[in-house]
Amino acid sequence: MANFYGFDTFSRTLPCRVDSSSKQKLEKAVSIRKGLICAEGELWKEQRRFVHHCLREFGGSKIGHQRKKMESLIMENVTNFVKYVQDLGEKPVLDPLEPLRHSVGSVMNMLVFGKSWSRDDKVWKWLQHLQEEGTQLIGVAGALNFLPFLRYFPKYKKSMDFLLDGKLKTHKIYQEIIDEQAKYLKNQTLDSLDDNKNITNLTQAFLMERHKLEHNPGFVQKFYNDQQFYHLLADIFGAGLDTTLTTLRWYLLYLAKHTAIQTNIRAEIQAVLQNQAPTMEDISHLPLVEASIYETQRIRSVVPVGIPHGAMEDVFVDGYWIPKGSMIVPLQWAVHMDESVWKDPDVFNPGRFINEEGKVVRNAHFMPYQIGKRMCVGDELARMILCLFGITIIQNFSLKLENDVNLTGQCGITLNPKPHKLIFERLNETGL
Ligand code: HEM
Repeated sequence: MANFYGFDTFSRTLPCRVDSSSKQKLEKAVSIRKGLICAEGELWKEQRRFVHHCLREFGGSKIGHQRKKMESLIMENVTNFVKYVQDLGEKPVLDPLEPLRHSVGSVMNMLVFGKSWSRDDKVWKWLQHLQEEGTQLIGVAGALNFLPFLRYFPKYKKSMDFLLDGKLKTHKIYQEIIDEQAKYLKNQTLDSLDDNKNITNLTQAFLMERHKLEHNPGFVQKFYNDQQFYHLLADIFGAGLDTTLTTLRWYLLYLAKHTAIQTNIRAEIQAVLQNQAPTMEDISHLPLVEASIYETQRIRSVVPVGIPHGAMEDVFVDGYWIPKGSMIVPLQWAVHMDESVWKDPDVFNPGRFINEEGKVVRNAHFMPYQIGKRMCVGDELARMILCLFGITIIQNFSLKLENDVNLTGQCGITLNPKPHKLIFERLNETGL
């Protein structure tokens, strides 16, 4: 079963698409097979290479000399989060959703658009609203993949209209950002741009790639056109923000519920870092931190029904025949809660990811980013955000529940905690 997800004969099967029967309808669909998440074939290959290269250049991958730069960007934003909460008092009670979304979102904004907005900025508020509603609605609208006729029902029509209208408005905003970045690049000397040193975000990188490919207009038209640009920006921003934000919310919630585990994690951090800010080099010395993040990702799969794939040809897997054209839904929830693999799967137990020598161990049944060639391209960036945000918050606050919270969550394309409040009790320098 584990191999199932990694078969090369599977490719994306229009997860956000409504109906492929007519070109006109396809143009109106939410993703029109552009961007990266819903792209296929040559477009996917080229754009995956491009995004992978960008993430490495910007410090969001395991290798590369820019890792420190990305760490600083993340630390700057988690520090802002800490300051925001501290300014609310000694022991504020709040739902961390909004301030966390602003801080994690600012990391993604810098990476994708090369700019971040103030908390109250209208454009930023609107992009967040669209993101929040969109991820809930796209889960609802997902049923249209299976039953296209549903789009005539008012509930589904309303969802699709919201998503399509939101898409057009967002593209207008993106175009303004693209124009700003193009203007910035025009003012740079070619020397400073030649080695890509001054390219700091995806928008600039896409513009530069287009510029370098000027001699090959066919290639630009195919892989670097305006529609592809908009959809790629939306994919990286959307896929990067919602998943990491939701994982962090679950993490804080589980720690607030399991205060003894929280205390142990804080003790580990204090022993290794004293009061220093964390770096990614410290993570190998913080097994309980890493294991507790993994356990959160296991017990609350943020993409519980996975991202669907499709069989490009007839194939047998473990004796099951899967005909060409089938939609494959990789149920992460089932894999992560399988009793034959995970003892007491409903119990939050980071220790299951730590072996007898105290080292972190993962098994093949743990797959928050799925596996195979379409596996999440941002897994390392996500790990950096989760670790640096998680550690810094635990260093600064003791987390408690205001009231007991039901941990079942609510499901759109991601599984989110229900609205809840946490008590953020400020800690002094010794972590007490
Ligand atoms: C905890 C955080 C995250 C989780 C749990 C997560 C999970 C996933 C999953 C399950 C997939 C589907 C893989 C497949 O189809 O086989 C995926 C794909 C993807 N993720 Fe993530 N992701 C996270 C963070 C990020 C970040 C930070 C980025 C930003 C760079 C990102 C960008 C993408 C993209 C672009 C794809 C599509 C890849 C492709 O089709 O080639 N993700 N992610």
